Amino acid sequence: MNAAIEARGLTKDYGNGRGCRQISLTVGEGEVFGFLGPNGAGKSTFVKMLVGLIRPTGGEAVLYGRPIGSLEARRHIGYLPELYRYQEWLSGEEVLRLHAQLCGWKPSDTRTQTRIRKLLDDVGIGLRGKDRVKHYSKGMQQRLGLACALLSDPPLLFLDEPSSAMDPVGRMEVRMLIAQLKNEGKTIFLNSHLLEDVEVLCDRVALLNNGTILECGSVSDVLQEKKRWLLRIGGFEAQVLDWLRESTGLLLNIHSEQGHDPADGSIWLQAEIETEEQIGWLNHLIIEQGMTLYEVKKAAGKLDEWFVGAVAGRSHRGEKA
Ligand SMILES: Nc1ncnc2c1ncn2[C@@H]1O[C@H](COP(=O)(O)OP(=O)(O)OP(=O)(O)O)[C@@H](O)[C@H]1O
Repeated sequence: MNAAIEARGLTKDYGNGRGCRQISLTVGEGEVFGFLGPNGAGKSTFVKMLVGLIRPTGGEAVLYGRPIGSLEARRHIGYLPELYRYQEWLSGEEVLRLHAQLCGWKPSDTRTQTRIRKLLDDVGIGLRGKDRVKHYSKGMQQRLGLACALLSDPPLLFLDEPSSAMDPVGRMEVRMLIAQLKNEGKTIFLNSHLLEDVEVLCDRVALLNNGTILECGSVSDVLQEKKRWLLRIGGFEAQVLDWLRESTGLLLNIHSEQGHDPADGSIWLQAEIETEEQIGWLNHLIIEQGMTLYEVKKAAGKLDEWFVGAVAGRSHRGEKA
């Protein structure tokens, strides 16, 4: 896979110790990459450096092999900023025409006009294209911002909180739009606090805190918990639970979310395991008691639990920027 984004030690020090420090990461073409972190972690700063809006104070980065900030790099990107603001005296169509001109297109060209109409429809404001931006709601302005980012059909999109101003329907629509763009092979760098969206859409995620990356990996890897296991057991009887707890000394519970499997009456047992030997011993006892062990797997956590755990763990250890 070729790299769309390559950053090596990218740093921005605003002079007050804040910003981003030594960020190195690579995003492959066609990847959807989630960039997460608490407020003020440095996510927007990192994106602004990549799109060429602010200069790094250290390190380097390339987009498709071209230095960030160069015209060649910028030609490959579409950008929806976190704080978007468009000319409120223009209509939505006129804003897009202005952006088309900035791309070097003729605004009167039929292809330009067709593209603009299609984009307004795609982002859900097709019927309001002739209204002035000052009459748009915040969510509609954000939709217009998405249309601006998509206008030149760039291979790489930076979307900074793309549905922060939208209602639940709008958020779902943006999620579907990103999924569609992913299917079209676009590379998407997504800053978002909507962890459910990130979990569904992203191939990999990085967690930023105090300007540095705490963790980075595939969504499935970061969600794979080391200690929590789930066992699907048939013929389970409630009184066996206490006996198993006493015999193993393990923390065992019927897993409430997975619950009972109505098809075969089996249950999911959740176990907190420290060593692989413990899971072997537990399996042995279950089978010895005449129960059926259908499945044993590590529990997958939720992205919000991982996020809170990683950030809280770091601050418990007193680590700061
Ligand atoms: N122009 C600036 N001058 C000085 N400090 C700044 C500037 N811009 C941002 N900062 C500081 O840098 C840090 C990172 O800000 P940034 O906007 O990148 O965070 P973020 O992760 O995008 O936050 P949020 O999730 O709230 O949007 C913050 O502490 C912020 O106050």
